[in-house]
This record gives sequence, C-alpha cells and structure tokens, in this order.
Amino acid sequence: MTPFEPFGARLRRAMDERGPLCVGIDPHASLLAEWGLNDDVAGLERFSRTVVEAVADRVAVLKPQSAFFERFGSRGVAVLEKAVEEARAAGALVVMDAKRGDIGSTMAAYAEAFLHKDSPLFSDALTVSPYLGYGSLRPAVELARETGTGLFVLALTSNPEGGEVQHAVRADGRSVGATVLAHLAAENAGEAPLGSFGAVVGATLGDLSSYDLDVNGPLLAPGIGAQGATPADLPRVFGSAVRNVVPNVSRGVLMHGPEVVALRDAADRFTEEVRVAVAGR
Ligand SMILES: O=c1ccn([C@@H]2O[C@H](COP(=O)(O)O)[C@@H](O)[C@H]2O)c(=O)[nH]1
Repeated sequence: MTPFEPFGARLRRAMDERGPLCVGIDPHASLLAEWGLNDDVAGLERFSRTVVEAVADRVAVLKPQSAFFERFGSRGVAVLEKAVEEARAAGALVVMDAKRGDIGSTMAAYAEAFLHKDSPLFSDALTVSPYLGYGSLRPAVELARETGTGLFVLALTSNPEGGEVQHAVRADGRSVGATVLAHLAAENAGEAPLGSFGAVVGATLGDLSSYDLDVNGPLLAPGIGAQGATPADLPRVFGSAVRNVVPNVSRGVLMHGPEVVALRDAADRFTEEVRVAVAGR
C-alpha cells in the first residue's frame, strides 16, 4: 500500500479547490526577450521564479517544459529543480513535461529521475511517450503507484502531425490513440475519485466523439491560447469527459509577463473562462 495519497486524489482535490487550470512554465527565448531578460541562466531563473510567484498559489497545476531548462545544461536543470520545489511548496501540483519514453529498463531510470521521492526533480507527475509500446512504460507505472505520483501518457497530441501515428489503425481495427486510452482506462479501473494515469489529449482536435475519453483519469489538454483553441472549445472536444480535463495554457499566460499582477490576472481570466465553459455544458 502506498504511504502517499495517490496523485489522482490529490489532483481531484486541487481541481475542486482551485479550478482545473494548468499553467505552463515555458521560457522560450522569445519570451525572455519580451520580458526584457537575457537568454541565459539568470534570465531563465528570473522568468521561472516570476511565474511560480505569480500563479503557484492559485492554479491547480504548474507544468514546466523541461526542454527550455535543459537547453542551458546542468545550470538550467538546477533552475528547474528549484522551480519544482518552490511551486510545490506554494501548493501547486507539478507535472514535469519531459515526455520520456524508452525501453523498459531505461524507462525505469527515467521514472526514478522524476517520480522517486529522493530525486532532486521529484514531481507530482510526468509526461511520457507510449510510442515504444505501452508496455515499455510499466516501470514508470509501478513507481508512480509506489510513490503516489502520476503519469500523463501521450494519446492524441495537439500538433497537426500527431495524427499520422495516433490515428493509424491497427490490425484489430482500433486506432493507436484509442489503444493508449484503453490501456489507461485499465490502469485506472476502480480508482476513486480519479485515477492517477492520465492522457494527453489536445484541445485543438475538434470533435473526438469517436474516442472513448472516459479513462477514469485526468486528461491534460494543451493547445489553448497560442495553438488556437479556447476554453469555450472544451465541452465540444471532450464531451462528458470534460469534468476530468486539465486545460494547459503556457504562452497564452506567459505573454502577459513580466509583471506578477498581469500574469496572475491572465491566469485568473483563463480559470474563469474554463469554469464558465465547463459549467455551461
Ligand atoms: O500534445 C501536446 C503535448 C504537450 N504540449 C506542450 O504543452 C505546452 C503548450 O504550450 P502553449 O504555449 O500553450 O502552446 C508546451 O510545453 C508543449 O510542449 C503540447 O503543446 N501538445
């Protein structure tokens, strides 16, 4: 039995208390410039600390995009470690967007890097890719169960190129994306109030009624803001599964920096728009 409350239960509570919004920490070079910061480690640190200060006490989830930190090498990763620690201390759940995926034995090491409680990058959940076969994720699933953390598995991604892999139809007639969703539903069976194994499903994808999105787990929905989707699209895209959607906005919030108040207001506006959209369904 896990000594920790499972991620799904912690996420459900955070969504109920704060609304379901996830704000991304994506320090694009262009955003650093717009904020008047240098494209260096000091600029990276100022950027990520400002985002955490602005929103970690009010949104359910923060999602640092690891790539933008890794670009600065070990000093960038040190900034990422600090951001994770400070965001969690301020009450937000942290989903590390690192999209890891490899053969099972290597996957075990990726899982330790992000989901083991003694790791400097310990996060509440990790994004992972199932495209080496869903079974290759097993070590991460097992460690997540042990540590009360979660996974978000790429199922139907927000980018237009994703369809060539995810909509491909298998010999049994089921699409690859639908197969990933079915694996997650099995993972979360019987869990209450919400399973800890979520799917990434883009908010940009239009009508998804041919997919069974009811995986009894969270659906991380990137694509709102810079990629063109809006909170008002959520009920149409997700149908009855909208209650489990964690909508992600990164640039749509970050473009309002560097002032803390302006970032906060932007996050609050998205939270309210999501609330209205979901309530009106
Ligand atoms: O299907 C996916 C999976 C992940 N992402 C990530 O989400 C954010 C989106 O940023 P915006 O600025 O709000 O467009 C970014 O970190 C992506 O890597 C995604 O967009 N789509």
